[in-house]
Amino acid sequence: MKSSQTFSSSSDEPADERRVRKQKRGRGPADQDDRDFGAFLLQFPATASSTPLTKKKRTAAGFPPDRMFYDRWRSVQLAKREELLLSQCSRRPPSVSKVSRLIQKEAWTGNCPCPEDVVAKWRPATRVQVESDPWIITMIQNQKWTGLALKDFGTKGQGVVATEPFAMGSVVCDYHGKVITGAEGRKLVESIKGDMGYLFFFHAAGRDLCVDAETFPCECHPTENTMGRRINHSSKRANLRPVHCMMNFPEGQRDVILFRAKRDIHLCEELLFDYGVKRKSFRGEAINLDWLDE
Ligand SMILES: C[S@@+](CC[C@H](N)C(=O)[O-])C[C@H]1O[C@@H](n2cnc3c(N)ncnc32)[C@H](O)[C@@H]1O
Repeated sequence: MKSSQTFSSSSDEPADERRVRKQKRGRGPADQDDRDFGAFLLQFPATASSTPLTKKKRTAAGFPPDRMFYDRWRSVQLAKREELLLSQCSRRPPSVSKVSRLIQKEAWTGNCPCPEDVVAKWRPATRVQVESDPWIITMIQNQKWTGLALKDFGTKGQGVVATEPFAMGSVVCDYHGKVITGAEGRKLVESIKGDMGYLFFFHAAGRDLCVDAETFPCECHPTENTMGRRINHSSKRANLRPVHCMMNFPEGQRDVILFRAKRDIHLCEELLFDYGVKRKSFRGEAINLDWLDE
């Protein structure tokens, strides 16, 4: 065993298993085990795609013939595999069948995560994760957000409904349009003739900005009926929260307004967010703005 070498202990092993193992064995030997297991991992990195270790290889490298390190190695790999699967589901929790499909695609021969466990481990992505998430970036680029449909709501005009449930924290879609300055946006407001307004004003890092979804279709998606601009207002029943992100596109950073689910959203529910505008600041007094109180 390569106990004369100094290695940092493995931080990859799931914390629960590590704690239980330490409790079982007492401090001294467990710390030594950690150092040895660190050496084991350096020799045999446990990645999602690494192939299982044979006993022959383990012993030839000077490690004990029993299964202890091998079992720990497998649990590190399992955690990495779960992480890999979850990284492909950052927008919202996957279904068990989706995880099963992803596992099949990987063609792992053993040490496969249990799809139900992966689904249970899903957590909403942090803002930093979202800002660099390749799946979310692709959906902003192609405007092919799934789980959404347009519906006619009579006097409200069109609106967006969920055709699949969204768990709290899921990324639902973006408010798509060209980002212009607040001053340019306010100028555009003056030119709006109809009842509907499609400008989203926001402040980010001291900048006064506006997403122009009034200019429709946008230059980048001339044939797409982009969804975000169709989401209606409610101050009392809002189920979406707009969040400003600096998305890391391949060509550089861009301001994006993303909608995240404020709570679990059910099938067929209308998506709504609080426009956060006062009657006075909206547009003139000629139009009926009672709906802003809804
Ligand atoms: C961003 S658009 C939303 C989509 C719009 N309903 C459509 O058909 O394209 C904003 C406009 O929708 C209408 N609207 C949004 N929420 C409403 C509500 N709760 N009640 C009535 N009208 C609403 C207002 O005319 C508002 O200016």
